[in-house]
Amino acid sequence: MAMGMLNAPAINTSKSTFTLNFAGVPNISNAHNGIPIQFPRIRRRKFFQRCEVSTDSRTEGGKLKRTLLDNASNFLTNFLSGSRIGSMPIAEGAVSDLFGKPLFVSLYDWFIEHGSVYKLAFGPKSFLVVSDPIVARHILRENAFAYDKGVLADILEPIMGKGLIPADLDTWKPRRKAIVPGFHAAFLEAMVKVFGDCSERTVKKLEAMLLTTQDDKTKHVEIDMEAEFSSLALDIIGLCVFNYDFGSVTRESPVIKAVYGTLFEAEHRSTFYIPYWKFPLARWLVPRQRKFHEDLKVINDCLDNLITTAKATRQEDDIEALQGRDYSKVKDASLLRFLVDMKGEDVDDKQLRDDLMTMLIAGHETTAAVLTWAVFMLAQNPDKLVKAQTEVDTILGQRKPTFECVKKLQYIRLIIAEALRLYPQPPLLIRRALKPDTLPGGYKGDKDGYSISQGTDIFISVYNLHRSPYLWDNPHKFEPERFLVPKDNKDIEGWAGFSPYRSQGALYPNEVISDFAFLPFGGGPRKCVGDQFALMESTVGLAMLLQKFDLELKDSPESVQIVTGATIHTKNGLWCKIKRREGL
Ligand code: HEM
Repeated sequence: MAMGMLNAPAINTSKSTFTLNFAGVPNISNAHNGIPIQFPRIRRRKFFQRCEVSTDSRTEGGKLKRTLLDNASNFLTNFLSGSRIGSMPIAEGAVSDLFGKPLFVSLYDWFIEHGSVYKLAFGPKSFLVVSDPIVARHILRENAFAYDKGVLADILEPIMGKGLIPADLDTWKPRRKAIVPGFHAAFLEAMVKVFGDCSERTVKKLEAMLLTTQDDKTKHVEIDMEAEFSSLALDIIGLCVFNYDFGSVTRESPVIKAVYGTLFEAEHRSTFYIPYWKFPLARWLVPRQRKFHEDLKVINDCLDNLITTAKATRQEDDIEALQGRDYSKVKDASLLRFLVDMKGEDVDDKQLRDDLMTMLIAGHETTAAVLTWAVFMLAQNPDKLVKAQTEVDTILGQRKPTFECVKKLQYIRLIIAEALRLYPQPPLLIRRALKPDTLPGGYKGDKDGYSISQGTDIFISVYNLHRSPYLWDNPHKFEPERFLVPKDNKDIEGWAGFSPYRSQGALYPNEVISDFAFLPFGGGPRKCVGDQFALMESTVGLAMLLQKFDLELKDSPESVQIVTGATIHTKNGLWCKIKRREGL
């Protein structure tokens, strides 16, 4: 995924328009090649889901084509799994497929072929793939403490330490208890103002670019929209979580570069099969590992400074008093302030730093991706765009959104939800069984369920759940209105169906409303702590963009391919124009 922006030279002569490039990546194979860019130009991709497979000519005369490597891999799988697989369907992945399209797309094909619980075997590696709401509910909520983050924790621990996402259960419990109250209503209300101020910076930047094309009609600018949203989300997370202004919408800095460098490395590690960075001297001998440790040091130093300053000005209070502060007046309303001031929470600096680092990473790319996908879908659906703009005009006019406005911007929130349904970030939730368990069989699965052993690695495919033909009508269609009507499937035993009436007043169609068919923020005790925050932030960002700009499809949607996460490109890398709305 590109972190890019204005690739200046012009091809488009249309008046006062930009071409939005949602990738900056002309094709898959050169995703890591340098394209000239101006801001913190570090290429990065989603670290959660980066395992790639390709579709390239897997079939020959309708039969699966396997290479020698595939056969060897499958032999190894059968040999190693022995009789333990029982009645569970097995999808034998072709190792030769490990490059190309994202893994979660292949997992979908195998879901349709093998059912909602199957075992994916790649040579000595095997994963259980779950695409069923009842089984997901069992793992995430009903028996949640029988699982930890497994592979994901291995990858993220060097970066996030014992932060909430990779944390083992003993570390996680007290930290979760301390952090959740920090996202209280008064905090969120104050943060809506920050979302508005930061989004305004992005809008002004786009307007300034537009002006340059007005003066010189031959001039054309390309914008990598995901990079813009990424800068916006980084600025927001910095200010809201630790009262630090990265200012990344308008400038670059060593800290910003280090953040992207770290994300890039996390992604690299999630796709590299041999954990060479664990070798004793790798840290000093391998240049990219040296750079990674330098980047980590830059961020850690920055966070340590912020923690030291916050602790030096500590004003201890109990939770109720902290939540009762007048957040519209306090100088520092950040989550760090809350965590430091919390009575009885004498948390050590290292743990605080891990918590902040986790939120910095967890709450940044995810938001940028959903905003990018939302704009991408709106450009392809002009009728929905008009509907969204009408809502924005009615509720906001030319004002910035308030907390109350966000509640009223129902259609914008549904657009965000629908973008998260079609393109969930992350598309897979990863778990490892801490003890033996028996999973429900799932739709069309074994009635007696499936016994799994300790150490079993599991992918809960959020992508499959969100696009399951058994759970949704027209699952691949962009239809924000779907969330307003109930949906049931009596064939799925134990699934309560989707009902918007189940949790009235919720900001988005959560896992209760959907009974675990819609899990953009996960579910159960390890559900995202920032779900409300993220939803409000995305709503404000999208509403303020639509307040000022129109989007126009430039290329046919058929030519758009998914590379990963929010990285999209057309054949020529360009697909949509943005222009200032008439009459503004
Ligand atoms: C659109 C934006 C976001 C999406 C789609 C998202 C998604 C998720 C998901 C799916 C999980 C559960 C992971 C699992 O069960 O393995 C999660 C966990 C988490 N998220 Fe988010 N997130 C977003 C924004 C944020 C923000 C803004 C923050 C913080 C300010 C945040 C902080 C966290 C933390 C700390 C966890 C770990 C919770 C725990 O294990 O107790 N996220 N997120």
